[in-house]
Amino acid sequence: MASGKFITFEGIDGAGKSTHIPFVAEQLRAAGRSIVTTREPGGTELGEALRNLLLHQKMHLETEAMLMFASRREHLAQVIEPALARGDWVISDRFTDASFAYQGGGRHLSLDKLNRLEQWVHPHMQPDLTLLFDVPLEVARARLDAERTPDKFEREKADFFADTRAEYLRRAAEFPERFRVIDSTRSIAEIQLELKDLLAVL
Ligand SMILES: Nc1ncnc2c1ncn2[C@@H]1O[C@H](COP(=O)(O)OP(=O)(O)O)[C@@H](O)[C@H]1O
Ligand SMILES: Cc1cn([C@H]2C[C@H](O)[C@@H](COP(=O)(O)OP(=O)(O)O)O2)c(=O)[nH]c1=O
Repeated sequence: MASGKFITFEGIDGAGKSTHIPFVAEQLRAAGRSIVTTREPGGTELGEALRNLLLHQKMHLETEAMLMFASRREHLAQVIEPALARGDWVISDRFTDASFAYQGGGRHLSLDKLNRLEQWVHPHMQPDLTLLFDVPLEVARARLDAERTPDKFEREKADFFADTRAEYLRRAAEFPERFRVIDSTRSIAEIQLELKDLLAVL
């Protein structure tokens, strides 16, 4: 059976990950791959409705974590798994690592509870490649301030993002076979050169 690859983009808000998704998709299309780009929370009609609630509504931390995984369950069933089965490659702006980093690292939900949700929703699948765009908080904050009206997560304090970033880096060290940490303080052009090299060996 045909099987595509699943690539996820991660990083704290303002790290610059969304900037690079069109570039990576274009490189892979030029190499003859069929590409689906998507995002979390979201990626389906229901998921986008959940995203709207998640980004703007106050809620209990466990409700937030469960809705992230509910959105993900729908996303896997409707978008990710069918695309991979067709042989397409899927690029997702965030996936489960974001739940560990934000709800676990940032908000201190127990990693055990997150592991159990992960085991429930996707016990046997992990991304083939996770690109972690890493920047110090001040850099991310300056990029966001220059750009947009903050949502619920982007209004969080520095400590929240320090803990979120630390959990991302901890996971990158725990799963080195699929993570690549990109120093995102560099210029967009420099980062694209590194991405080209990374994609060439996929
Ligand atoms: N390497 C970079 N150098 C300078 N500015 C950047 C860089 N990467 C992204 N930006 C800018 O920073 C802002 C946030 O980038 P974005 O890709 O939306 O971040 P994220 O998806 O990680 O939240 C945007 O205005 C973008 O143009
Ligand atoms: C997927 C996911 C996202 N998030 C958060 C991270 C982001 O702050 C927010 C939305 O992500 P994102 O789409 O990256 O926001 P933006 O387009 O504004 O950069 O949701 C979680 O807290 N847990 C999750 O599991």
